[in-house]
Amino acid sequence: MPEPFDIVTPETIREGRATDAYFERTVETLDHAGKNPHVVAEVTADQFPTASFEVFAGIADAARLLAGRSIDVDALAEGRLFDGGPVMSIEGPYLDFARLETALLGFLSQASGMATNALRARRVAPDASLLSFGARHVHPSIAAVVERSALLGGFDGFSHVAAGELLDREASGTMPHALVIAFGKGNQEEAWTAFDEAVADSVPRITLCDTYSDEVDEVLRAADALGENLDSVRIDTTGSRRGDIRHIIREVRWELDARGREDVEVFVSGGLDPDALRELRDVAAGFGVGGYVSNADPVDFALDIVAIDGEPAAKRGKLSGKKQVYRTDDGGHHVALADTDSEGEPLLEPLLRDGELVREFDLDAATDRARADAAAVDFA
Ligand SMILES: O=P(O)(O)OC[C@H]1O[C@H](OP(=O)(O)OP(=O)(O)O)[C@H](O)[C@@H]1O
Repeated sequence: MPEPFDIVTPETIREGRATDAYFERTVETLDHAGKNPHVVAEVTADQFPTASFEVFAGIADAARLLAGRSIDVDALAEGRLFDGGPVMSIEGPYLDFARLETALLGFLSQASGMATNALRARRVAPDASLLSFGARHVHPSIAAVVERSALLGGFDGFSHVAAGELLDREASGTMPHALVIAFGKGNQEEAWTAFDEAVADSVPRITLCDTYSDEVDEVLRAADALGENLDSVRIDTTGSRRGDIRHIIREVRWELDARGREDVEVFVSGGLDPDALRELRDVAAGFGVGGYVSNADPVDFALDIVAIDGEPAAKRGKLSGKKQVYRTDDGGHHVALADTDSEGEPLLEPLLRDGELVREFDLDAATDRARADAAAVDFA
C-alpha cells in the first residue's frame, strides 16, 4: 500500500469531517443540551456594498457539500459579481450544517479569489488568448479549482491535464525548457523539429524561444526549422534577463514580419499580472498567466447566524435578519431584509430546497455572466 498524500479525501469533506474542532464541540454541546435551533445563516465578505467587486465562484462544490441535508439554500448565480451583503443564505436546523462551515467557506473563498483575478486579467487583455499556467504553484489536489476559476474569469484554456479530465476540456500548452535542454545546448532545432514530428496534428506548434540565446535569434531559427508548420513562438525570458520585455517582443514581431511571417503569433509567459498584460497586449497575441490567478488572495468570506427560531439575531458588527441583495439598472447594489419590497433585480436565487439541488451549473454561462456583470458595474 503506497503512503497516502497529505490530502483530505472527498468523502471526508462530504461527511463534514473537514471541519474545525470547535464545530465538533459545538455539535456535541448542542446534542448534550438537546438543542437544535432553526437558524438562518449567511455567507458574506462585507455587510454593506463597497463598490469593490469580486466574482462569486466555488458554488458547484458548495452545493455538492450541502446537498442531502434538511436545509434550504439561496445563493448568487455562479459568476455573478458581488460587493457586499450575503452571497449565500442557509436555512434549517443548525446541526444539519454546523460542521460544514469550514469546508463551505474554503470552497467559496479560494475559487472566488482566483476567478476574480482571472476576470481582471481578461478585462485588461480582452482580445488575447489567455492560458492558465498556475497549477504548479498550488497543491495538486486543487488544480481543477484553479483551472475552473480561470475559465470562469474568461480564460481560453489551461495547462493541467487531470483538471482537463475533470472539467471535460482538453489541456493545452506549449513546450517546457526541459524539452529544449534535453536535446543539448545548441540543438534547439532538433528539439523543435522532434516536437513537430511527435505530437498530434491537433497540437499547435508553439516553440519556446528563449532557452540559450537571444529571443530574436531563436525565433528566426524556429521559423526556419519548422517553416510553415510553425504556429507561434513562446517568449518566457527569465526575470534577470528581461530588460525591456516590450521592446524584445516588438523586435521579435518586427523580424518575423520582415520575413513574411505575419502568421506566426507571439505568446508571452512568466510572472504576468494586469500591469504586464497592459504593457504587452498590443504586441503579443497570447499570454500564459500562472501565479496571478493561482496565488490570488482568497475572498474573506464568513458564515454567520442572522436569525434563530424566526427572530433576528447576530453577533455585533453583523446585520441580523434574512437578507436579499438587489442590483438596480444603473449597476448599483443594495441589501435589504428578504421579506420587504425593494427595487432592483434580486440576486440570491434558490440553490437547494430541502437538500435537493434546484439549479444547473453551466461554466460558459457563468463566464458570460461574469463578463456581462463586469461591464455593468464598476469592476477594476
Ligand atoms: O510566472 P507564472 O505567471 O506563475 O507562470 C507560470 C510559469 O509558466 C512559465 O514556466 P515555463 O513553462 O517556462 O517553465 P519551465 O521553465 O519549467 O519550462 C513561467 O516561466 C512561469 O514559471
